Amino acid sequence: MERVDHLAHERNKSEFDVDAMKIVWAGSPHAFELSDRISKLVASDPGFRKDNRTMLSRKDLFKNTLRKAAYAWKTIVDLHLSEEEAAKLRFYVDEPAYTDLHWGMFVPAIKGQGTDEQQQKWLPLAYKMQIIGCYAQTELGHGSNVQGLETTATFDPQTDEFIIHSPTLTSSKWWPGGLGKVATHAIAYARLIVGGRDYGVNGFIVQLRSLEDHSPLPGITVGDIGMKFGNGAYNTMDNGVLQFDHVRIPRDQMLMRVSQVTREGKYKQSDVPRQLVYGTMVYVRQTIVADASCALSRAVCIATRYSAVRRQFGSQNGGPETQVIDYKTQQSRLFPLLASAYAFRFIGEWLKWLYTDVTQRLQANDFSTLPEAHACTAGLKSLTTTATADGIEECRKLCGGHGYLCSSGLPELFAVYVPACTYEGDNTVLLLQVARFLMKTVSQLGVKKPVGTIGYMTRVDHLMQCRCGVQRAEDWLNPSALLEAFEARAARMSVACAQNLSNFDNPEEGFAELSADLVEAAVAHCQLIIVSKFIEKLQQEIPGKGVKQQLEVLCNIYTLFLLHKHQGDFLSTGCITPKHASLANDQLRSLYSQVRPNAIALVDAFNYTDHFLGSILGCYDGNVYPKLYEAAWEDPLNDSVVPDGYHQYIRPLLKQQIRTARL
Ligand SMILES: CC/C=C\C/C=C\C/C=C\C/C=C\CCCCC(=O)SCCNC(=O)CCNC(=O)[C@H](O)C(C)(C)COP(=O)(O)OP(=O)(O)OC[C@H]1O[C@@H](n2cnc3c(N)ncnc32)[C@H](O)[C@@H]1OP(=O)(O)O
Ligand SMILES: Cc1cc2nc3c(=O)[nH]c(=O)nc-3n(C[C@H](O)[C@H](O)[C@H](O)COP(=O)(O)OP(=O)(O)OC[C@H]3O[C@@H](n4cnc5c(N)ncnc54)[C@H](O)[C@@H]3O)c2cc1C
Repeated sequence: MERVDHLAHERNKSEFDVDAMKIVWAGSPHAFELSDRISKLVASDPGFRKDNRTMLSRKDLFKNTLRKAAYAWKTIVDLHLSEEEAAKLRFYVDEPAYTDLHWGMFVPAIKGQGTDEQQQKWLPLAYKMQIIGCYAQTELGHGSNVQGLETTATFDPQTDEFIIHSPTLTSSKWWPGGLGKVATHAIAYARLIVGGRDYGVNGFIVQLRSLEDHSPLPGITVGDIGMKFGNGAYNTMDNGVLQFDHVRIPRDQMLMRVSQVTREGKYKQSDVPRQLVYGTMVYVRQTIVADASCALSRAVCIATRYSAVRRQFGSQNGGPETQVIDYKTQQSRLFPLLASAYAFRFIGEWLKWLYTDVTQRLQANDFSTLPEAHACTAGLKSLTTTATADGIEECRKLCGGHGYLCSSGLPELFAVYVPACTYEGDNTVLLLQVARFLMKTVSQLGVKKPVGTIGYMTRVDHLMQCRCGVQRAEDWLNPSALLEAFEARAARMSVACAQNLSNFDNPEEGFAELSADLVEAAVAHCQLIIVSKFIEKLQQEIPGKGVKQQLEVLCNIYTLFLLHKHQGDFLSTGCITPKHASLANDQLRSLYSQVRPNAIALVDAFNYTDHFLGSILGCYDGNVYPKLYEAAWEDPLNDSVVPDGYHQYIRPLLKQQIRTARL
């Protein structure tokens, strides 16, 4: 039967070259080809089916995840996929699994914190999956406060071993993904104790389970921590609990890039900053930022397509009702999210560049950009994950009642995504790190020249007193006007915090007292980074008919939407007047009208298969209603017309009501 495209009329309206935009979204023609090929491969293979996840019991769900992970590995090996292709395949399989932590944290931790010899020994085993690793840092009692971890690694010079021990209940490792049921090895973070002295937290490679029968090794108690938020969702992951009872490991299983313990029991610190022990977190925060655009664009694709299909009210002379996407309120909720998805895509690309740059510098013993890289990864991880989690939930609401159905894909997407606001650093804790960086920068003005993302602070005198030059709504389309408003707001908020801090005798007390304001200053700084990198992106040549124009519209929507949402900041710091705010809002409305005819094409440019989207509401052809109707009948509750439990619980009730009525 011929497939009808219910969204064809929308696609015909678009004013730009969608194929060219697909390449911009993917990052390059090569990245597009790879993504397109691998996503289709996964979508066409029934072994990767995922539409039954929310109906399975935890045990069945987990076993199914194990099957899929093994099947994915077999596919990777059989097809001789490259590392890049394999990573894409795991991405499109779209099921959180122990492999995320193995490839995403265990391998990077060895690469970043292991010596050359340690890498040569452990990486080949990990690459072939002859060992499976997890990242065991967080404990029952401490997650955010890494320096507060209690697990100990005490050097025994007699045997040349470390004794890994959990001295208290609160020192039990708690949360590591893959730990609960699968990992054979962990990078366990523990306090390094040498000669009775505590040298702080370091990573150790510890074998947890037998490579023969998977049973825990002596001294290891390990299991899963239990069900998490949502059906299906992150419950495919075996987040685990782990206790060590005086577990002995050879000395050379301490990750020794940052500091070493010699055979004689001497502690030595390398020439690199101690903070490199936290290096894996910096790496993963960067990948989480890149991932935010994927999750948000998925939700936006679903909500945009459905908003074009859904009609409600407004019929004229018996004609069709209004598509809900034509309501200005729908547009003002949806289009900023569409623009955010693009903004996050570009900031993810830029952050990857920054991370590569800092890694190369570290290899050449240049540590100068590490504080900025830490502040950027921490702050952008916080900002993008918060906006994405909130955005997915907004997309669910944008889809009305049907958005609440699991078959919309949105509840599961939200449940899987929302812990990103907590893992890899609680978002508030991370913004406080950015605030520390900002306060240090302000306190050193005149002594140390701010560079990179904080470079705008060199113009602090101007930014503290400049006046917005916007006179007409269109003036807000000028990138310099936008940039200056955002720079002035960020600078003024940071300087105000620094001035307030100077009123405290004890700076730490002051920091704690003013922490809510400091978080707002950090948000302003991070939003400025995203805005400025989006604007920079548009200064490059971008091929394809109308592509650049569409991106300019999206950039302006993203920026003016932030200005509108945070207008309290802009007004109270005197960066703009109420008149400027009102003109910005006028401009925003006009931009929504410009994006409207292109909305469907802009989400098509994500190039998501129906399999990956996993949503009836977001399906490419927009044929939503028959699919929803059919899916309802697939629910196990509809296996029988009369439900199980009728005779036990419904019939007696009905009979009793009849007797009561006769009385
Ligand atoms: C479904 C999955 C979807 C998408 C993901 C995609 C791919 C990712 C792949 C796999 C991931 C999958 C699932 C996620 C798994 C999540 C795993 C985890 O959660 S692991 C545990 C993470 N834990 C944390 O993040 C803990 C947060 N806490 C900290 O980082 C630190 O404790 C702290 C808050 C930074 C404080 O540390 P500390 O007390 O030591 O620091 P100070 O504030 O005193 O600072 C001292 C000094 O150090 C600087 N600094 C701190 N951190 C760093 C750093 N990382 N790098 C560089 N420098 C750092 C700080 O700025 C201070 O500098 P100074 O002021 O002295 O100049
Ligand atoms: C799904 C999931 C997967 C995870 N995977 C792993 C893993 O693989 N490996 C691993 O080691 N860990 C993992 N974690 C743990 C995760 O990294 C921690 O939960 C996270 O770092 C937050 O720490 P916490 O739980 O101690 O939160 P807490 O710090 O206890 O946060 C509680 C509240 O206190 C606030 N707060 C804390 N400190 C401050 C402060 N200084 N100032 C102001 N407010 C503060 C926070 O903002 C938050 O509101 C995972 C967690 C989740 C949810």
